[in-house]
Amino acid sequence: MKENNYLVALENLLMHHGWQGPLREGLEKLLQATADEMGYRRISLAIFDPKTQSIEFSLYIGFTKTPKYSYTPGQGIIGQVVKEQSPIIVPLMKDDPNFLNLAFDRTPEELASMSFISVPIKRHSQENETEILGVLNAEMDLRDLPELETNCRFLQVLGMFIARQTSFLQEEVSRQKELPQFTTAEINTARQSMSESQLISTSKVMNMIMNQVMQVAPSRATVLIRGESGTGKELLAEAIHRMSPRKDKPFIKLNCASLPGELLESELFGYERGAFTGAVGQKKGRFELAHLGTLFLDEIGELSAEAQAKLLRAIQAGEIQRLGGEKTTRVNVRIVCATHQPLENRIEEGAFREDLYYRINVFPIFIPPLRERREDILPLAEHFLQTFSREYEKNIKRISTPAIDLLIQYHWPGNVRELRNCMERAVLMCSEEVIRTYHLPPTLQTAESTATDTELPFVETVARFEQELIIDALKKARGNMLQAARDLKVSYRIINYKVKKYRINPKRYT
Ligand SMILES: Nc1ncnc2c1ncn2[C@@H]1O[C@H](COP(=O)(O)OP(=O)(O)OP(=O)(O)O)[C@@H](O)[C@H]1O
Repeated sequence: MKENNYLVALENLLMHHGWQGPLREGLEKLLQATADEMGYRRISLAIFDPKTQSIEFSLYIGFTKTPKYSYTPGQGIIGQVVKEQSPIIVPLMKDDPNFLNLAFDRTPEELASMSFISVPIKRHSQENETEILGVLNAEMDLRDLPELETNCRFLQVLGMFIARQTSFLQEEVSRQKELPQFTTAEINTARQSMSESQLISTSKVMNMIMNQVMQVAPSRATVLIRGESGTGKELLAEAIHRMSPRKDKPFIKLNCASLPGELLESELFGYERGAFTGAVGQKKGRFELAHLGTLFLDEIGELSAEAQAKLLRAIQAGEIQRLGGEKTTRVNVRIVCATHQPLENRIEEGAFREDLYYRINVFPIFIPPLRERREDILPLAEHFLQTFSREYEKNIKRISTPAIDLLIQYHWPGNVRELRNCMERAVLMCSEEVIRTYHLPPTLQTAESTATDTELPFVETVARFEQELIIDALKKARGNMLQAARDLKVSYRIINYKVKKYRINPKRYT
């Protein structure tokens, strides 16, 4: 197709396919007509669901198989398109290691004879932020690069045209998964009932996660928590247990990466006397210990093949067998798993069973890294400041504004765990009433360690600025909210609302 002709093709399509009938049907017709007009073998539309962080195929034309897989941002070609928000051209499917071929299971012949183009479908908000709605993909017989580039531009324009309809489809996808929604007040009440370790969740995404936790906690559904190391997966697993009807029964954990094969199996399922050298007595496994309660399996991707087979049996049949034992024991256990690595890659490598994956991936929850939810940094830092000030009997009142800046700009590769350690160190080093920049580890103070995107997104920058203004006003007013409201020339109601929103404790400034 000549450089300009794609615009003509698009005009043709749009003239003949105005929006008639229901949304899905209309889109389907348009995509079918696009495939015909442009000579594509197949065309598909995958929707990004921000709530579950999954990318699911919603419409697919020309495929004989139904998709059996959903991707996550960053995974495979379409995952990268979502993450980077820019198109990708794959000149030959089989040559691109990122073309994972998980959803449609194409044959080797197909992979050796087709090109693939994937473009993001985005929406721009009034604040000029871009939001990713989904990806539009086309598969075609091999074409040369200039031709593929022209087609890519065509698909981008088509993507812009169908953005509105895609956003409706996104809502439809999200609504289908929707379970009851909880208000912030309900979440706060539930959170308070979780006594002991407090889970801080200020950012929008963490509140969405808390909502998911409340939805799934009362059921027996298996939960798979994903997220980088130190993001709070274990804390969330505990929260699920505490919010469930099993809260008074045991919460048993096992880190699957911590023990080698057989030892891990004996920990999980227990053993009978003489099961292996050194098994002098019998021992209950974690499964039995967790009976009627919750079993938290951390780093599930590290389970050996044998342990995976046994775990699958335990989940399917609800019974286990101790090592060296004949007898089966019935167990009633709710399983929560966690992983920091994409299990899909482990399946690809042949290191993780696909059937087990489907069993445990019933309700996935994704915790984003701390650098992607910077609104949580300050409340978490203040929370740890309070915890450690109490523990080490220090009278530290606040964190200085430049120190807050360093905390917020740092990229936190070790996530919340690293922030916790950093605040513990700061409290130990601090002999004044204020945590200052020199109490923070040197890693936070070097330019390279700060996020490359030091320019925070607009909404976050405003939120941070607002927090600082309010804290400064409260400090001046010695914690008197009415006075702070007067100084800032806003109503008491607004200050009250913002203080709650940012979890600021005015009493700390009295
Ligand atoms: N939202 C949060 N509120 C308060 N504390 C948190 C939060 N998230 C994490 N933490 C704290 O950070 C530390 C690390 O959390 P946790 O052990 O749950 O992470 P993880 O993702 O399970 O890590 P890993 O993958 O390495 O096992 C813990 O001390 C935990 O209490």
